[in-house]
Amino acid sequence: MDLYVNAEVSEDENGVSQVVLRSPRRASARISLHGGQVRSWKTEKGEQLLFTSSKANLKPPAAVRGGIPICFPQFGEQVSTEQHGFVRNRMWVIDRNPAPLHSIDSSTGIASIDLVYISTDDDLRFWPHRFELRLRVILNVDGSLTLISRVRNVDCKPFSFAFAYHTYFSIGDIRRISQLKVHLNDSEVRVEGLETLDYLDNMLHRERFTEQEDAITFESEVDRVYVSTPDTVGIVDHEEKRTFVIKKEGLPDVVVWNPWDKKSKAIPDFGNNEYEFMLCVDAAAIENPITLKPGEEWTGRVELSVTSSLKH
Ligand SMILES: O=P(O)(O)OC[C@H]1O[C@@H](O)[C@H](O)[C@@H](O)[C@@H]1O
Repeated sequence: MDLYVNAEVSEDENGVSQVVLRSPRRASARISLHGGQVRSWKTEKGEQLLFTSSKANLKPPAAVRGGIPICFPQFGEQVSTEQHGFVRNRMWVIDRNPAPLHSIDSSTGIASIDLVYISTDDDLRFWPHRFELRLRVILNVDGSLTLISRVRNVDCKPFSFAFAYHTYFSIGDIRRISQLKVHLNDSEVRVEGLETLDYLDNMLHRERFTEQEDAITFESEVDRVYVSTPDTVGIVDHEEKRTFVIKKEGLPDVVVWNPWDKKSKAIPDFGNNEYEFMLCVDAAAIENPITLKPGEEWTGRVELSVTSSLKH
């Protein structure tokens, strides 16, 4: 399809359109119109960087367990009846006339696609506001992935919302203990950049705490919203010898989630031991909802990249 440079549109096994982006060096990303969800992101060597559960239900309308579901207009279950909002369960369309962020550029070799979800009358039952939600996914020449979301208020009254890129990173083995033994029980997977910050603990009705550790490591269930975070956060994975770098704009919060063993068993579309190989770290806006007046637009951007690191 020549409308999209370095992008191919096809159908998945359930007849849902999907877009595959390829960089000149053969990194790739696959985006489904079901939920506007990035389903896969691979390096030029074909390594998968995002986790998808082997038990994921790929049939619409259920949200798929893995990749990068978009949480909007809520995170959690405060407003509508659908946890994390309803757009992750809806069918999006390709936006053929995207507003000029700057369009697909064949000369630089980047590949991109624009999707849009326009709220329907039926959606007013879940959230009584009319909106347009646009998503641009860019696969850059170096294989990094940029996601730019724009929410426009097309209603006649203001509304407020939360937003998250619910990103399931693929991880080597979260249970493995570091041989470095800087601290007792130091796991090989660490999240850096959130030290000394406040977080809301989802396991304790969003009670507020202050992070005391030098870096976040894992030895049990974690479900937290770190607030007012820096624009760059890292996930160091010694087992896989790689570091994910998350750079964000317009998204002050970061969710860190791993269900660990007990909770995993209670999630139907998730394998009992799959928690060992995933970690959700979401660029998000949750603590202070974003308010838009009629006609206003908000933009939230995240860039995901991966670098190799030496094994200790
Ligand atoms: O099962 P869902 O709706 O995709 O949610 C999974 C998890 O998503 C996380 O981001 C939340 O912090 C958790 O509380 C939640 O359990």
